[in-house]
Amino acid sequence: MLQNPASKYRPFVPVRLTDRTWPDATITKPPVWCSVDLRDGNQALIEPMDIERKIRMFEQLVKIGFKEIEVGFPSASQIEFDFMRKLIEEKRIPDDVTVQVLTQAREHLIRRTFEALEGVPRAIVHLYNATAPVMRRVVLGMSEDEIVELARSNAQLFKDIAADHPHTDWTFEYSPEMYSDTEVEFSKRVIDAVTDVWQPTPQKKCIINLPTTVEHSSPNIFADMVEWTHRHVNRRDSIVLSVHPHNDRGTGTATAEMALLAGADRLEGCLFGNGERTGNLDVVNVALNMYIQGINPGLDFSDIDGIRATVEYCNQLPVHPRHPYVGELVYTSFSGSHQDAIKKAFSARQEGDIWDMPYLPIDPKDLGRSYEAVIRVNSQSGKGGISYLLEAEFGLQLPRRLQIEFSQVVQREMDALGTEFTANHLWQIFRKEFGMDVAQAPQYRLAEENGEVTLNAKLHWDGQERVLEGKGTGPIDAFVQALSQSLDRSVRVMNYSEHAVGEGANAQAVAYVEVRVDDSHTVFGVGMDANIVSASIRAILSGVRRAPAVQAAAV
Ligand SMILES: CC(=O)SCCNC(=O)CCNC(=O)[C@H](O)C(C)(C)COP(=O)(O)OP(=O)(O)OC[C@H]1O[C@@H](n2cnc3c(N)ncnc32)[C@H](O)[C@@H]1OP(=O)(O)O
Ligand SMILES: CC(C)C(=O)C(=O)O
Repeated sequence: MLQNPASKYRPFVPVRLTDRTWPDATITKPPVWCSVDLRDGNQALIEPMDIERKIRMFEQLVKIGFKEIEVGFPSASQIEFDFMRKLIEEKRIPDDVTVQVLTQAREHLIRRTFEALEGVPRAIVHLYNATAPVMRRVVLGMSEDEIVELARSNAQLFKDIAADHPHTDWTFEYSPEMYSDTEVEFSKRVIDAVTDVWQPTPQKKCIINLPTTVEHSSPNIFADMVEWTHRHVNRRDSIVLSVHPHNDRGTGTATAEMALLAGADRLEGCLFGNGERTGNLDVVNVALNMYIQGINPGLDFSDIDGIRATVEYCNQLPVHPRHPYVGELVYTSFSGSHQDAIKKAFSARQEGDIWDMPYLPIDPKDLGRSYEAVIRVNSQSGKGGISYLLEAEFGLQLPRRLQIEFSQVVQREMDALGTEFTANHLWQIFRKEFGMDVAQAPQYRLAEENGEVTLNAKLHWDGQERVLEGKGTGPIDAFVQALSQSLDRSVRVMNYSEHAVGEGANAQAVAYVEVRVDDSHTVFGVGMDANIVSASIRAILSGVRRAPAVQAAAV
């Protein structure tokens, strides 16, 4: 890279707009959406879509709810032409959808475009020519006057050809290509020349589309340009002002949102931001940004994974795992403190509450994503995520101190393996750690007399069968007495809790006990059984068995 980039790159010259109003505006309603997946998106693919893929994409766009869809550039290739014909001849265009096609301002391409549209009930025909200084000078070799005349004469050609096809409801669209790099005064000159020809009215508007063909400036500068154009073009009340952002600086979404604040009525973009170079505006992103502000965007992304699958199939390009709203990982927290906050917020949340969830700007359920995927556990995770998964998947409500103790066990396994752990992994570790797979339910008998419980039990311990007897105020107390005597150790239960897991015939009790053996640290034991007393006895045995190892690890 250069030490002095200014020797090669120049800063963008901002518009002089001292009374801008857009910073105080807010977005209160959705724009007119236009998908350009089948045109700008398609022209940017390594392998452009075949007809079958184009149909799949078209049907997906209709299903999402787009009412304006740019379906191609019919003069560019036979496949583009044929696709347009297929939609028309097979009557595949729903009554509430208008197809749009693009053409350069060149006569033979325009004629071919209208030929492709023969018989269409409604269509937006989109004309463009470059207006930016570098394009005027280097590519087209035309003066400003010649560019204005190029736009004007081809706008006239549109009007003439359309007049010969009165059975179609035509809407005209014009784009000064590279508007983002064109002097605003010159863009106005060209736009006014075009609308002079088309003579749109408030009843029959034309579309003027302002592309950031390449993002040259920060979004606030583009917003100033849009507001300037919005305030200065002739016939504003007869124009649908559209923007077509690209994403070269990574600010396509901000550009679109600020353009809406600055007066734009319509947005062109692609699903998940496909398109030339760094892509077009990601319409899903903007629509869902509105949704989480409480605005219905009028586009339906309830099955966002299904939409992603279609888009990946048609474009033959993957969507990044961290892509906003749709990426595989965007509803997943690995960090322990994030997991802890999400777990607490889910527990505190009541049905019908306003969504107020730390680290989750949208309810994944609204997009057809599930809560199970919200939290995953790796070496960055803490007790929150681990206990969330055990509760969500296996119904365990671990006491807080047990959460801490068990997270240390998991952390040691993580450090050894270095991989992500699923809920099933955690469950296996949990069962092993607490000896839940060992068939250690003792056989026992209980008798009660004068408020005192006597427990007789048989137990396998360290390869021996032991016969136990103890008395106490209840079964747990009696078992602890019996065990203490048999092992010749002091066993005390410091804390006890239990709850049910599952329902009906499959219901199980799960007991958590915190025991102290002799003067060791307290240690947790867990037991599960259909019978509550058996679950408690299993839990005590689990804790006593774990005590030496836990004690050794603590030293
Ligand atoms: C920013 C955008 O995304 S705009 C949309 C771009 N989309 C596409 O390009 C779709 C795919 N494109 C194509 O299939 C082809 O480029 C076509 C069919 C449109 C044109 O093909 P060709 O006529 O072979 O031209 P090609 O693309 O190679 O070059 C462009 C030529 O058109 C000229 N040109 C471009 N726009 C205009 C215009 N409005 N008026 C006159 N000439 C123009 C260029 O100066 C260049 O001329 P040159 O060959 O004399 O130097
Ligand atoms: C033709 C226009 C709308 C375009 O695709 C662009 O400038 O990016």
